[in-house]
Amino acid sequence: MAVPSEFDVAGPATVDPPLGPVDPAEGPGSATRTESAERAVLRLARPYLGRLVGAGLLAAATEFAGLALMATATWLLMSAAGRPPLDRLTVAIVAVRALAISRGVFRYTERLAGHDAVLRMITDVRARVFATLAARRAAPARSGDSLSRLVSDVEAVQDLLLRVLVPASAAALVSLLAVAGAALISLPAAAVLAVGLLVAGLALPTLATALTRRSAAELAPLRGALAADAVDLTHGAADLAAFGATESALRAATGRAGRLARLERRLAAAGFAVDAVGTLVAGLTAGAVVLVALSAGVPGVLVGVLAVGTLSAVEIALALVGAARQRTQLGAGLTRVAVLLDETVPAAPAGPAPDARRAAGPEPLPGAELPPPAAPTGPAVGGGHDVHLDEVTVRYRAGAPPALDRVSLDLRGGRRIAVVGPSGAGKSTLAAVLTGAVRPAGGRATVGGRDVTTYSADELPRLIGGLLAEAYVFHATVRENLLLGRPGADDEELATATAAAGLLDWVRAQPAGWDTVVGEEGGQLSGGQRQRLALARALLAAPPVLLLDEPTEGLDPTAADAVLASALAATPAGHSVLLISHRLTGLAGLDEVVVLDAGRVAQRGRHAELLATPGWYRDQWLLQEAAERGYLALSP
Ligand SMILES: Nc1ncnc2c1ncn2[C@@H]1O[C@H](COP(=O)(O)OP(=O)(O)OP(=O)(O)O)[C@@H](O)[C@H]1O
Repeated sequence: MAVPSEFDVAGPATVDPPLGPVDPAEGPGSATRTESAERAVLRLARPYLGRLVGAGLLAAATEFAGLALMATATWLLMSAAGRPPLDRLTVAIVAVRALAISRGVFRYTERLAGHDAVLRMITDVRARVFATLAARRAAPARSGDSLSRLVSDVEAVQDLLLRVLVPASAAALVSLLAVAGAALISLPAAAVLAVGLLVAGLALPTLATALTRRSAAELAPLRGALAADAVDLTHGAADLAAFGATESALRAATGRAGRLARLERRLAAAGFAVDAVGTLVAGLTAGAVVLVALSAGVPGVLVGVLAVGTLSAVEIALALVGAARQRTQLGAGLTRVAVLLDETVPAAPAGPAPDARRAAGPEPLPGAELPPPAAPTGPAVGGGHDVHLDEVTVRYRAGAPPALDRVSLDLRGGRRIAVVGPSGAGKSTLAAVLTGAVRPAGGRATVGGRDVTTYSADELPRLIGGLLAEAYVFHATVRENLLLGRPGADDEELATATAAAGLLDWVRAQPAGWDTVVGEEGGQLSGGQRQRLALARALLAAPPVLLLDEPTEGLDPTAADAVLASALAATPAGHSVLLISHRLTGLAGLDEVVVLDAGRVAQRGRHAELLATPGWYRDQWLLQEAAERGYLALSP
């Protein structure tokens, strides 16, 4: 959602808000990009080409049966007016019935064949797209908007085949057959029909594309922005009210809604205009065909057949206008899918993630079942897991001060190290380097002797992970949230991890126990319970190198001490722990405490040594002690 300052910029009449970064699929050059995206998508359709061609031929047969039905029925009616002997009409009567029935049968089989081919293909596309996304460890956070767009983007592939290519090729084929049929009656009339079909099937679709391309490109981001507004206005209602920004937020959203409505009206008006021109073209072509046929001396009944056949044929060709419109709207989605399909997933991110902390955590799929973890994690991982940072430097933006500045760390198997420091010191960045979410600009980070960047997306989480900053709690049951950590865990293992995180009593007190649903984003839990649940999940996963980023955040001092102690005790012997913390209590038993300040190591040593040395650690410890003593004195 836009920040409050943005809400204040304008009222509904003048609002023209920025919509975030321009989608690469939109804007200048989008036509070329759409074409190459279509080619990329069609390459995937190759294995299903036979089925798709079959569906196209059946679609053409359907349209042709309709056209032949109209022409034959016209011939029958006009001939019957002359009261000929019935046997002269028998063939036509049977043909009308046969065409009417076969049209339905063709349509049905065409839908079956087309959907069968496309649904098979779309399964491949989905699998490839999701595999690419799952492997993108350093991808920017996927918002609800981009996820829902992703789903509709994959559907764009389906629409390209079923709503554009199949009907368009059927319309083109039937147009050719119609001209050939008319030529059997009168060559000049067939020529006029060909011109009418070219206007309806080529000129009008081009016009429709030109009229709608710009608006269609603006539509998708606007709809996305409105969807994001809806989520933010509901989820962020309390914060907006607290900052007095409700009015301005509503104004901004209303402005966007108005802009979307104007765009849709403009698109609809352009669509109606093109449709009206299409009807006019059909009428004019039929009129011209009649005049030319009459002047060529074609008999009256056949002139009628030509007139009705022309109206039907032009109507079929006008389907190309609809196909062109669809194609315009699908362009952006197809381009995004093609980018994902073409992407060669790098073994490691190419640079710091735009938001490393979010990238490190799983994203919610609203309303969906919990996704399986990238790889089963668990305690039984062989091989070395010593972690070394050697003069690691991370810079999020060129020219900005480094978030980590030549930081070295030695976390050998079984050691427990705490990284502490003021806000913004670089603690979470250090964790992000180890999870591969951020690639160092200098120095080297190794796990088990191998550079972190050489691990595949599957391998690294088996070695290193745990509770990362802003851990996400899914709209699912307590059990399902925990099983993300270790999919095969039994109730006893769940209970051990949950007890270590201090949540077991709460779970047992719930009527539904492990099957208690925690609500969207864990909304039915308190902040502390959410944190304990996320910690229990990390303890259950128990990777050989356990990262705990602020495991006791949101807990009161007494609970924080107890949870930290039990979490450390629950970590299997031989596993290493990297604890990131603001609180300095409970660190006495750790092998080393590293104090970061502005990305640099300011102090390092054991808790007792640091307490004995003047510096940030001692000052901060004294401050926290005093504050917590005051808190405890005040608490009942
Ligand atoms: N995705 C990002 N893009 C740009 N800068 C970032 C990003 N993430 C962190 N930074 C910057 O890097 C520096 C270190 O941030 P980091 O989150 O690692 O600090 P931290 O010690 O974990 O802070 P806190 O205790 O408040 O979580 C900060 O100056 C921060 O503004």
